[in-house]
Amino acid sequence: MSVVGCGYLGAVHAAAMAELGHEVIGIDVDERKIAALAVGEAPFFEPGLPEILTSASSSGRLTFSTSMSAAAEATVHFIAVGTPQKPGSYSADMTFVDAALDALLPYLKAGDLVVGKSTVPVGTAARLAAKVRAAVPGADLAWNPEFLREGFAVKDTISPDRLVYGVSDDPKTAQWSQAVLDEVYATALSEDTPLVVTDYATAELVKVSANAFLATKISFINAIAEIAEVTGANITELADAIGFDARIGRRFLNAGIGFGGGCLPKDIRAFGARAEELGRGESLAFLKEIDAINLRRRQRVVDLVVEMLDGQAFDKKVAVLGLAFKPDSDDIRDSPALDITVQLHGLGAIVSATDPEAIQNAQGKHPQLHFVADATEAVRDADIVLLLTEWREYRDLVPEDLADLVADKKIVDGRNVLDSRVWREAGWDYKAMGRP
Ligand SMILES: NC(=O)C1=CN([C@@H]2O[C@H](COP(=O)(O)OP(=O)(O)OC[C@H]3O[C@@H](n4cnc5c(N)ncnc54)[C@H](O)[C@@H]3O)[C@@H](O)[C@H]2O)C=CC1
Ligand SMILES: O=C(O)[C@H]1O[C@H](OP(=O)(O)OP(=O)(O)OC[C@H]2O[C@@H](n3ccc(=O)[nH]c3=O)[C@H](O)[C@@H]2O)[C@H](O)[C@@H](O)[C@@H]1O
Repeated sequence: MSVVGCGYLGAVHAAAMAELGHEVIGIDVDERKIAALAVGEAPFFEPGLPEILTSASSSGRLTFSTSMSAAAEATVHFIAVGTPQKPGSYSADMTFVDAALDALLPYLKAGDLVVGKSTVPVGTAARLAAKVRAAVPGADLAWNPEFLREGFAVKDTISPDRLVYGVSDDPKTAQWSQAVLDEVYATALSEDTPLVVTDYATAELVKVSANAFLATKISFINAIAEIAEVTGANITELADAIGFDARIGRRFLNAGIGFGGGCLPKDIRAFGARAEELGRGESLAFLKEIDAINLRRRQRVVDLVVEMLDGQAFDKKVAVLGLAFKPDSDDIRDSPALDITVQLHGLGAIVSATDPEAIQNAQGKHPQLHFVADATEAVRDADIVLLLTEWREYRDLVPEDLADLVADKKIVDGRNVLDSRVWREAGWDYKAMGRP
């Protein structure tokens, strides 16, 4: 099989498919990424990826190329290229998906199945399927959205919690597509892995609805956190209490600085934009509010920091722990942590920022910021410490160890992961999000 697009999704998918026993060729236009992957090196941080890259490469089942002609040998072709937010708009930028398919078409033959994995606006699969059928009679397309989480990408790919196939409305083609995909996932599917075989539109909508729901859950708890902040209530205890109701569930109810990353923010915007194109803008208008609540959390941290610094961030030394959009990832796309850091720098604060894995990416995007190697260096002489990404090593920080390094014992726990009692007892001015 071929995997076109070897970013956070495609590189993991390619390596995992080889790990499951398939012969895989990974293709990307980014020469640096392919050069790294070709020698078994992960081009980004993802736990478990280096191990499966090494084992798959040494088995000879996984190779990489920058040339689409390499796909000619394969019969199943995954499309895993990016669908970022279009500059100046809320819609998804589909130019990469279209370019990838156009480049692939000359190498397709009858009996090939193109499998879309990228997250796309509803209607895309039908449009691309028509292209495939017109160009190569006997070839077809399926849509197989991906639900992996960064940080758990390898596990989520090798043992998915469900699979969704969007297939042609021609019954014979649908049956054949399902059989092809069943074979692809034969070793990943356990007897109780739920499988939903459906039409294209449903498959596309399942993906964006799942992300919209997750974003809604996070913004819901963050909106309640705003109320907790003016009433003295405790959002963590509240989330625990409502989470005991199995209909609600505790997962994804962690209030803090909000969601970021290469998917949730752009996916809810693109979903809303697509609804507007379909004349149903009002149906998803609430997603604008979800976005607005989310972005307010970043502003809330900036305001809180200024308040704790007696109304003035200018010339104050701010230590930032965490830049990635979540722990166990080096991804800084739409990272709330990085956004807050940039805003504080803009207010004239002297920021020392660190992250176990994301410094290089953050430096590439914001060279104006000052980066240091670790938490000890970041907090030295700090007037305030901000915990913005809940990496294990920051969750485990001991207040007494930091006390001698900082200029002032002030800390903002942007992810509600520290024990407030322990920090306050150690003499710190501890503030969190939605907790007294
Ligand atoms: N990152 C994630 O955790 C998940 C991502 N997705 C979706 O998967 C898609 C890809 O996302 P990421 O991997 O995060 O993006 P990414 O930006 O990390 O990777 C995209 C890759 O596609 C390559 N590319 C662009 N045009 C190409 C072309 N014409 N031919 C070959 N390669 C090309 C780029 O060079 C890049 O390496 C998006 O639609 C995203 O929404 C879905 C589920 C999980
Ligand atoms: O489409 C995608 O790309 C993926 O998007 C998310 O995965 P991911 O972006 O890797 O990260 P999440 O674990 O969902 O976290 C997203 C953001 O929400 C934040 N978050 C998460 C949970 C929570 O309770 N509170 C909270 O603020 C995280 O810190 C992070 O910034 C989805 O969880 C995946 O199922 C999906 O496949």
